[in-house]
Amino acid sequence: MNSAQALRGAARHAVRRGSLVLTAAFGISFAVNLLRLAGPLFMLLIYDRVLTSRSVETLVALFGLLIMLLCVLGTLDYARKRMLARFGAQFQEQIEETLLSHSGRNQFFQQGRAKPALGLDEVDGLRGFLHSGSLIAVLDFLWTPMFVAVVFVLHPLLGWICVGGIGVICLLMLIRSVFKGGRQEQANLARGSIGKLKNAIVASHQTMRKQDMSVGFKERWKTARDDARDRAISLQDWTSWFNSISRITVMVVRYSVLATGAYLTLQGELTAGAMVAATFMVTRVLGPVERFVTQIPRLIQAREQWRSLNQVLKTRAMELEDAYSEQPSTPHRLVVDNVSVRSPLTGALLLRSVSLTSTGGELIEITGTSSQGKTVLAETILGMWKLSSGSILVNGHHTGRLTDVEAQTVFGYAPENPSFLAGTIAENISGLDPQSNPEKVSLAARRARMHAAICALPMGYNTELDPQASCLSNFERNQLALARAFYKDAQILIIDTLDSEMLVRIPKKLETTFSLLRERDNVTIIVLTRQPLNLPDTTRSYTLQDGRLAVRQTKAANQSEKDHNSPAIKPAAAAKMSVVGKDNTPQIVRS
Ligand SMILES: Nc1ncnc2c1ncn2[C@@H]1O[C@H](COP(=O)(O)OP(=O)(O)OP(=O)(O)O)[C@@H](O)[C@H]1O
Repeated sequence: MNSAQALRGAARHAVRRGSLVLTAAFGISFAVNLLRLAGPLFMLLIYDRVLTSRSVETLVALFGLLIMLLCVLGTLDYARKRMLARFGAQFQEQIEETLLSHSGRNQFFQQGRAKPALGLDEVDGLRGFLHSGSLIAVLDFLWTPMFVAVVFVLHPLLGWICVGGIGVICLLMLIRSVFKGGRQEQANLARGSIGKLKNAIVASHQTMRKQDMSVGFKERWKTARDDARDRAISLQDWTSWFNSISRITVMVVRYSVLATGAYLTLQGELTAGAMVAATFMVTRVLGPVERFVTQIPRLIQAREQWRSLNQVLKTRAMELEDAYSEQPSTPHRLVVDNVSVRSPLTGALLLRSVSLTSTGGELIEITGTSSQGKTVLAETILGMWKLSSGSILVNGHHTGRLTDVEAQTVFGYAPENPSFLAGTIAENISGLDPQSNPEKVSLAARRARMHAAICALPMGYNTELDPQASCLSNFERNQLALARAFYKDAQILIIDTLDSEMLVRIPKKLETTFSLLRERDNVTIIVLTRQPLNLPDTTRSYTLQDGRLAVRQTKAANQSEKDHNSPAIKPAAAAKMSVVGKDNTPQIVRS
């Protein structure tokens, strides 16, 4: 079975693997509900046999039997809860493993969504459904007709009262669910805005402190808190009201059965034992019905979660199947083919028909003043932006579809404004690499010329950083970001807006590192900058203006163009370089 097939059937397969447990839970539920008849039966026998025969032996024997049955009932009830909890955990573990091992980076960290969205929430919700009382309520409800039938056997009139009671309870619960929906949603939204404010203060507490925003924040917090509280109270009032009504309804039905039973006993149509047993039985019927109807919204939610999970799995499977349209045998390390990207805010084009090809071992400089699209281009190559048109292949595979494991070995990225993990310097450089070792971490730091500065810190590589690395200078933050990018032994290294200060302070070291990576490791280095850096060894230079990429006319570029047009050029070199024009943009492209 290939990966795509494995994904398609993953959820069903996980349920099928636990089908034995589910069948056992269903069977045990039957036994549990059957054993619940022991109580009413005991009452019936006490009134109709023990009291009439005045037999203490019968009473003791019946009581002993009842206690035994109740012990079995308790054990079975506990056993089915444990079984379902383990089934839920097993289901979650299995699906999570499938999702995580087959997920593309873009599914794991979706653009514009704070939480990793990939089906993990759905799996967690489904585990909760299996684990909590919801499934048990369903299983108990399935056996309710058995109790109703017993009441009908005792007397049809009592049976009809019982059915009437079920109808009223269902109606009440349905009204509650329908009208509760909106209130619940509003309460969730209000609770959500409190959560957002909490996240905002965690993520931006430095900014709030430095800019004295706490006054405004307190106001917002108070408003949000008041709103959340009022909505929670309104929801609580509403549910309590219905809970009280349904409790009263259960009591009314039970006493109606008792009164009718008493009347039938007076008429000689029923024994006293049957009257008491029927009263008891009605509670057994209405309880599971009430629990089941309360769980209906949860059932609907679980069904939605199941659908959405299958959709996630199907989409990923389709992407994997579509991978056949990729070109794994391509000689190019990176192919940016006629790529356009639109702003999610305005819809305007941020990148316009950009094409760029690299076979590896190159240093490509892209220069552009502010807001021309350098960062967008870098992030697009990394697969973080949705393409309006064109495609980006890395080693023949669509960049946005690389799994996180694949991407880890492909890209090294030093962003313009680096942010960090709340963790040690070593963890930040290694990017939480499970196979990290101190030598590799310090080599990366040495390459970024940061080793000495880190060692000078009292805790060295174990110095704890916050996400802004506020204990470091801006220059050091950029060095650390560079070290993090070097650590990965990536095939494509993208350095966004290389700090010119860095080149002034550590030029030779960086140049040596770049040459080493390029020549020995065949790495493609893309440097995005505001001003031309004129690094020696630069293979190609481009300008990026208003999202358009064009060859920058430098001496080297002119020379290479001349070489290219020269008849004396070696055939192999001529095959390596060509000039293509896309969207009227002349570009030198390695083929
Ligand atoms: N996440 C985003 N959503 C919408 N528009 C964006 C986003 N990021 C960038 N842009 C827009 O894309 C354009 C290019 O931004 P980009 O950050 O790529 O510029 P840049 O060339 O890197 O500039 P600088 O050198 O100042 O960092 C800008 O007009 C910016 O407003």
